[in-house]
Amino acid sequence: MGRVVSGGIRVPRLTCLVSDRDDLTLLTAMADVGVDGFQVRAKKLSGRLLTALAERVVAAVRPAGATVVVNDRLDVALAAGADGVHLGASDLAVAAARRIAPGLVIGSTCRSRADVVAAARDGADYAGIGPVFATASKDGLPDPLGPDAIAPAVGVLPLVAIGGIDAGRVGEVLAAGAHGVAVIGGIWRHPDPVAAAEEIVSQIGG
Ligand SMILES: Cc1ncc(COP(=O)(O)OP(=O)(O)O)c(N)n1
Ligand SMILES: Cc1nc(C(=O)O)sc1CCOP(=O)(O)O
Ligand SMILES: [Mg+2]
Repeated sequence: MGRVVSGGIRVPRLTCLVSDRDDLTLLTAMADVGVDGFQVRAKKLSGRLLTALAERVVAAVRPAGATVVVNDRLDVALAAGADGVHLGASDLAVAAARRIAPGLVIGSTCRSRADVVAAARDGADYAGIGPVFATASKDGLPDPLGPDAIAPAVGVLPLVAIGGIDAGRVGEVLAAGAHGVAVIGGIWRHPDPVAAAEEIVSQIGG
């Protein structure tokens, strides 16, 4: 799909979620092997520290052309000069974010086709759909949707599948119609995070 959403920025095929606990020195290498999206997700940081983290991520990966979005916080995304924001059910509403930031990439967490339709109506650029598989990275999520939940949601917005995805599972979610994937554990809990990211990139292909 590769839809151009704003200023020539495309919805990434592989988004690596990054927290303040991760080794930021690896980010440039990940971007260089083809990770084309990074999401700054650090739930416990103050706005000030989250902005500093996002600025570091932008500096590390923008030279390679990767997109950076900030989880939860539109204000921080704007302050850090990031490309976009990812909004969930307890964050600023997509429509409000779109009014404030017409040119930003906006992602919206979705759990069904109806959610994706609503996100598109409100101005989102992509839908994060999940959890596709069980995940050890976040508590309190609904039961896994399974890869079969992707196909019915296709055709409204680019779908970024999230939840329990690693190199071995990329193929089936893309075959089901996902545009891309977003990953924590499949990269950061691998003994060699850059190699893991490169393997996912190779599974995504051109
Ligand atoms: C690509 C993508 N999809 C979904 C999520 C989940 O976002 P959210 O519902 O806001 O939950 P938290 O990540 O804030 O815990 C995401 N971050 N990225
Ligand atoms: C942060 C997050 N949100 C999800 C959702 O479905 O909304 S799944 C998830 C965790 C993704 O981490 P991993 O790649 O380690 O499973
Ligand atoms: Mg969020």
